[in-house]
Amino acid sequence: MNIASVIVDVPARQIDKTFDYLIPEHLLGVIQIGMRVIVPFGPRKIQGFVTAIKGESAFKQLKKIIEPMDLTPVLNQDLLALGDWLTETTLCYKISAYQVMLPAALKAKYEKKLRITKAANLEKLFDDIQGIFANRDHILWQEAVEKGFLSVLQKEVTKGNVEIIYEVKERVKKKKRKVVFTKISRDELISEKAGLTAQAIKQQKVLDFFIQYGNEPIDVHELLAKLGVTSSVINGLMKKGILLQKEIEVYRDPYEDRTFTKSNPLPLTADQENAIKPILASIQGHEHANFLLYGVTGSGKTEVYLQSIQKVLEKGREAIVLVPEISLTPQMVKRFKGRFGDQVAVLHSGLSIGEKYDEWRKIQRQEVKVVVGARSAIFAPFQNLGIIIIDEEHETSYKQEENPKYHARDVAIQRAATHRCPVILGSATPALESFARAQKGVYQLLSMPKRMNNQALPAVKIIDMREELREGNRSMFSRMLLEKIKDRLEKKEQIVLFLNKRGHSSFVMCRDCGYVVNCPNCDISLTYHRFNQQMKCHYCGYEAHVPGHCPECQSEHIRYFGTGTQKVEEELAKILPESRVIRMDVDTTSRKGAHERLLDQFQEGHADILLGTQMIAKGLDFPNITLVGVLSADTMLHLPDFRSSEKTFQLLTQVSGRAGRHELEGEVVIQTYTPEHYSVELAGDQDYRRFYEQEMMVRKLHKYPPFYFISLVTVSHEELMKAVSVTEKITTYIQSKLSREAICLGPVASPIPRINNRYRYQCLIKYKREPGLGHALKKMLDHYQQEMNSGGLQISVDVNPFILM
Ligand SMILES: Nc1ncnc2c1ncn2[C@@H]1O[C@H](COP(=O)(O)OP(=O)(O)OP(=O)(O)O)[C@@H](O)[C@H]1O
Ligand SMILES: [Zn+2]
Ligand SMILES: [Zn+2]
Repeated sequence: MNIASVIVDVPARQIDKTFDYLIPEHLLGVIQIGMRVIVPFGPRKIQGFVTAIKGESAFKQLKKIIEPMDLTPVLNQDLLALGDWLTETTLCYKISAYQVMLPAALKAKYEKKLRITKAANLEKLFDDIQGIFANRDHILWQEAVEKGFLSVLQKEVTKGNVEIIYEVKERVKKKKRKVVFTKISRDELISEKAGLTAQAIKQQKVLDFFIQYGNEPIDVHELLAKLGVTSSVINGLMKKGILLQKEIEVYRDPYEDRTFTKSNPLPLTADQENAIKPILASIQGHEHANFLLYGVTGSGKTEVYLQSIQKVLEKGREAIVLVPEISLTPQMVKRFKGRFGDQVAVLHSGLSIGEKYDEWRKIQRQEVKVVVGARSAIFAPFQNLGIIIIDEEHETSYKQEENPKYHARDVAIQRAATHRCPVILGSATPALESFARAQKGVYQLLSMPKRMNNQALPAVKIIDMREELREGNRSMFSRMLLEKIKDRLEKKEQIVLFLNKRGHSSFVMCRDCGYVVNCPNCDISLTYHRFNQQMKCHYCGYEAHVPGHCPECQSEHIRYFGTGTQKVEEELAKILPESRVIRMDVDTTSRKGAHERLLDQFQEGHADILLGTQMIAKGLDFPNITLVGVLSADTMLHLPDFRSSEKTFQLLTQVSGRAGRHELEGEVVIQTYTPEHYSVELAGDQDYRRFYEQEMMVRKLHKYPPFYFISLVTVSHEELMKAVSVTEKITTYIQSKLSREAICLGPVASPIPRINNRYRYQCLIKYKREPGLGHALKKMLDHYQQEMNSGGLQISVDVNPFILM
């Protein structure tokens, strides 16, 4: 058994198969299946994954493995098999399928070291180990390779005396921010102020601020925003020596070492009891089953998850819980850590590369039993899975948009089948596909139609904003919403205001001629960022300053348009100056811990209004929220996406669900320009079933999922004609390989027809059952491989696209 089959790290169709390598004598026994190795490939040395070890090869003259990259397998048998399945179902390269399952620390070239673990008993360690380390606490991997220590060290790794660590130099640079402060005393400030000319009103304003505020440094941008002054005012005061400025480092991890209050299982309600019974039965019987837990907002789905997991742990097995990245809030984490303590690992994008690796290792070494994480946590290297839970299963973020273009729901079902365990898909607004499957009995439907303690769902009012305009109200708040906000402020109850950011970014437009500033490389408008007066392209990264004059008509009335959260905040400050507002959007939550800090502040009652984007739509469970306002319900309806109605309905229902979850009753005001649209109307009624039926009719009519499957081929090239002609050939070819029932729509320009100076065309395939499709797509990709490798042509295939852009 001295031959290893290796998948090499060269993404190309022709080599997406294993190559045989000889295991050199000194590495026999060291090299194992699921490890990464360095092998010669042509003139180069590259990485690969060992997928099998065998005694014979059909090839003669095998090259030798150069060295291993791991001392314990990074992929277990289950994950290797899952890699094959991913390759088959998403048409990706095997190497990408394996790579996607590993934490980032293992993907890049980080310095690798071996060190003696804390747990190791030094006295008992053999002399040769002591000799290798020679009083050092670590040695470099390269040294171990060169001196032939690997096989000895591997044994110690297995025993837990030695471990591999990665010296991860964080790619993200340390974040700094500018602060201003003053060193002069309050009295001096007062006399400085007296010395200012009467014209220097803004400088006076700044001095007033510091007279009140004292000597603490304050963030420059925060100060400017607070006082509504420009940086030239600050600079003026700096020249006078009154203010000073410096850069300080942003503290990255303020929430380390926190403890969580222990929570105990709650006695279940009848609904919860009915829902959990079949799940527990499937855990008990060690059987695979897929459940759709359809429970309205606030029905107590999380408690069902928690008690199911408890059963799994009692059986000595492990649990994966997926939650969408934006609802992976500290509040959410608390609920799991509170119940299961140290047995829980958390994987989310807020962690550094090093921290993620640490969490992953805890899973691999079976030091934890539960992982809570975003999409990629579905690949957690557990060996003995007892349950997989996907919360908010309708969320589109469960689909990965890069290769491998997998959907976590499909992966979950695949893994659960292997491990013979249940999958729970939970949502108050299941994806249409999922609910249809539940209707057909493919998933088992578990319903929780009532809120906890029979709390009523909040009453929803839909406001026609066109009507408001007709009656002379030009503000972004309808009269009713404003009235209700005032009412809650008086009653000291809390308010959530929701602004849908997606498809609604602010752009820069000339009010005289209507000119919109577009990206010069992409056919899309630039997004305005108030922060630094820049406009940015979200597709290619192009940046520019907001022009002072319209390039078309020279008018000076060119400025940003659309409603951002900042603009709403400003408006609130104007019309309700006494209200205390917390704004939550990408800008205010980019710092680590900011998310939690803001939510805590809100929960502790330091603000009346929580104003935010998508990130506040989910998971919030605060008793004092009695009013939810949706500022513009329909911004998403007009996206070129067949799921836009569904997404609108889901979002409105989820946001509404934040109100009145406890004793106090809740109310919701939805402002819209299309009140007659069924997704708005039925979200107002909170009627999922009727929405489902209506939307199913639309999907059937237009031949979309769940009635048809769709696959999308996108072709891009710098030359327009080339993009069109290749797409045309592909469309014809694919059509010829499919039955007459299948529909191939192409070549059609993509909704964003040009990105980064590349023209984009697509072919959309709609079909019911086409066993030959996968093969045809692969052949097509093979055919264009050469042209793709040489860089000019790009073809991407998505067999279950969620973004049709
Ligand atoms: N059996 C129970 N007894 C008492 N309180 C419960 C019980 N189950 C859940 N709760 C409480 O009810 C509230 C709502 O539950 P939870 O947040 O789990 O609902 P959910 O269905 O996940 O809602 P959403 O979909 O809106 O997030 C929580 O405060 C939770 O602690
Ligand atoms: Zn103009
Ligand atoms: Zn661009």
